[in-house]
Amino acid sequence: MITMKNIIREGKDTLRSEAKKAVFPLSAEQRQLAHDMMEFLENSQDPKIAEKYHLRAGVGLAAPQVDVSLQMASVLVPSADGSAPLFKDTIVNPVIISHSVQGAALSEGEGCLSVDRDVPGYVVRHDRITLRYYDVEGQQHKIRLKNYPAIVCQHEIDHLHGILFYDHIDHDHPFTMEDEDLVIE
Ligand SMILES: O=CN(O)CCNC(=O)c1cccc(Cl)c1Cl
Ligand code: NI
Repeated sequence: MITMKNIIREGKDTLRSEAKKAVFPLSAEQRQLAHDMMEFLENSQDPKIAEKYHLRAGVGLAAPQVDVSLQMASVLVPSADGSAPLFKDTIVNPVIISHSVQGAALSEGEGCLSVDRDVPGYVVRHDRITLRYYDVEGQQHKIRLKNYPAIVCQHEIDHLHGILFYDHIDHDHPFTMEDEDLVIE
């Protein structure tokens, strides 16, 4: 299983590199990694398991965060009321093919398992995206996401291009954003 010791932190090169595009069919170890990444997210969102294994909660995990330069990220965005997740899949070779002009940022800002510090500020992203990706079986998907799931997928896709969330924060005006941009609670 993946635990915090497997997650690389700022300063490791893989985190600031362009990840390699996946080639299908994925190898057995790449499919195993996809499983392990999703399992990490489930574990990290279970208070008992998270406490037992000292896991920081996450709603996404990108392969570069476990030092694998591959365009693959698992996303598990739970719903507020504990029903079906808002989004759950492992996205391979993801591309945002269109997006809203309107921006959005989480009111709480963002955090990252690869960043061992709080970096306050609005991370302004696209509020709505059309995302094309492949699942681990190689099936192509084209989906529209908005608000929280859209924000999380953009955070993960950034990891595949060596971008960290605080790269988007204007440190002179960390809580300033355009009037038409949305703040997501
Ligand atoms: O890349 C993934 N992580 O670093 C996992 C830890 N961060 C989060 O779960 C997280 C927290 C807040 C906002 C966003 Cl967008 C995300 Cl993604
Ligand atoms: Ni992250």
